[in-house]
Amino acid sequence: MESASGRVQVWARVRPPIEQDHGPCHAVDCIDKTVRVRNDVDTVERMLAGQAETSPSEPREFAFDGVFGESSAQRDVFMQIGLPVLREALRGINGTILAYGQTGSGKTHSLLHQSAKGEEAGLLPRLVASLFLMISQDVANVYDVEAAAVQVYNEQVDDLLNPDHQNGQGNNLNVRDGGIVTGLNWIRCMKPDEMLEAFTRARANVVYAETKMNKASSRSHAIFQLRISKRERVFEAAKTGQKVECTIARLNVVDLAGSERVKKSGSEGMRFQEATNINRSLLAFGNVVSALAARKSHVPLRDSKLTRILDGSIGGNCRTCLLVCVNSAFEHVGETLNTLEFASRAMRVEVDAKVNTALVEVSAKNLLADLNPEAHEFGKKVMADKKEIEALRKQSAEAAEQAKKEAEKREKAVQEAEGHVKKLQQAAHSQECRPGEALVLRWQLRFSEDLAPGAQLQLRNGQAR
Ligand SMILES: Nc1ncnc2c1ncn2[C@@H]1O[C@H](COP(=O)(O)OP(=O)(O)OP(=O)(O)O)[C@@H](O)[C@H]1O
Repeated sequence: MESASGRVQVWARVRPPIEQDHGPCHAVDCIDKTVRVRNDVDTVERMLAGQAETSPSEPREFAFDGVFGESSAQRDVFMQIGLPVLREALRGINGTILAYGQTGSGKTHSLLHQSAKGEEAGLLPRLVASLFLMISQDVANVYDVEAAAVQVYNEQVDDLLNPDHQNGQGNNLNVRDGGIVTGLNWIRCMKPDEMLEAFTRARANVVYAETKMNKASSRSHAIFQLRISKRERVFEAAKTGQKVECTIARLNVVDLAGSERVKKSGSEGMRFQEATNINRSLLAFGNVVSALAARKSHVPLRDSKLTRILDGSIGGNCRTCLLVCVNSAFEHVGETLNTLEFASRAMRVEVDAKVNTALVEVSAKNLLADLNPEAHEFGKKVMADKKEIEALRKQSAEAAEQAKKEAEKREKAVQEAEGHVKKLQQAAHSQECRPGEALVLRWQLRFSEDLAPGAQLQLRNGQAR
């Protein structure tokens, strides 16, 4: 069974300064795949607290699989993180992409941003568009794609795609082992627009609110899920009733709510309760990552709804990518260091993701769908192309063999001619050779030049001697 093994892959992204930022920025620098955090703020605080030390603290450095600086483009994030995970999902390997970081650090922007300007689109819309593009180019296989979306809000799991979500339907769902949410609506999508529309609808149901740290702060963890199954297209009616193998992958894009210090975010009342629940579930998530990184026998997955949903999606049989987002402002250095330390720990979580397969029966209905005229024409063309390529490959192998034989023949003739030339040369220059004979031999030698490349050179060398 094929697999993708290794460890959780981690990237860091530094958010550029925005209008709402106060105080000086650029406490964070990106050098190659390393994030360097200047920690002078600590020194200032120590000085103000009356401590004698005045020398600045050493900057801290963290190395990751990749780093996106302040001027990085949304496209780079997708190409490095989203695309490889998508490619693996099309092979049947589960994938999870999580964004983690302090409130206002750019998680939602990186993952979910939708914009009329294509270049500003976040990872999820790009992933959806690429998925359907890849599917449309693969005529030999049939795909089944479904979408679902949930949020964990105040320790409650809500179906964001329930048609009656606004009236409380599909709220407070149960989570079974393996992160399966019972009663969740899965929407079958045939086109990118259908899936984009579904995710836009889901996003509209996520709870956002303004805090001092972020004008539209996610007050819940949002999880967008895709189920992708793939099997070979059937071209012959004879296959009806047979079982064919299909691959099945689950792909999660997780926009975690940001950790926040309520003193800074100014959260009160409802917002305070949300912040407390966010911090508590992030702590549970951190504990799960630490236990997995330390390969502990007990992993506390049941400590929160978030970790229950992520059961099976962090390491193990799931290619897991973590994008940690940080704010470059000096005033947030403490949170930035916490985030980067967490990210370093996550890099120790092992991944051993397998290709997930199942057997499906080719029913008459499947066959009808597979044989729709357009697909059938494509299929026939693919088969014809395959045969033509095979014939061309055979022809070119035969031609190469023939050319090799010809070259060997020529090489042999040249060697014989050169041997002949050498003999004539030796005789022509021989001391015993009489003047008349030498003239004849030289004449023959010149005649042989046409046969053997190099003979002229040898002759000249001979004459010079
Ligand atoms: N790379 C970026 N380039 C430009 N603006 C950005 C970038 N990243 C984030 N922003 C802006 O910063 C603000 C906060 O970003 P965002 O809402 O994505 O943060 P967040 O981490 O999801 O916060 P929260 O946890 O509170 O939901 C938004 O106004 C967003 O447009």
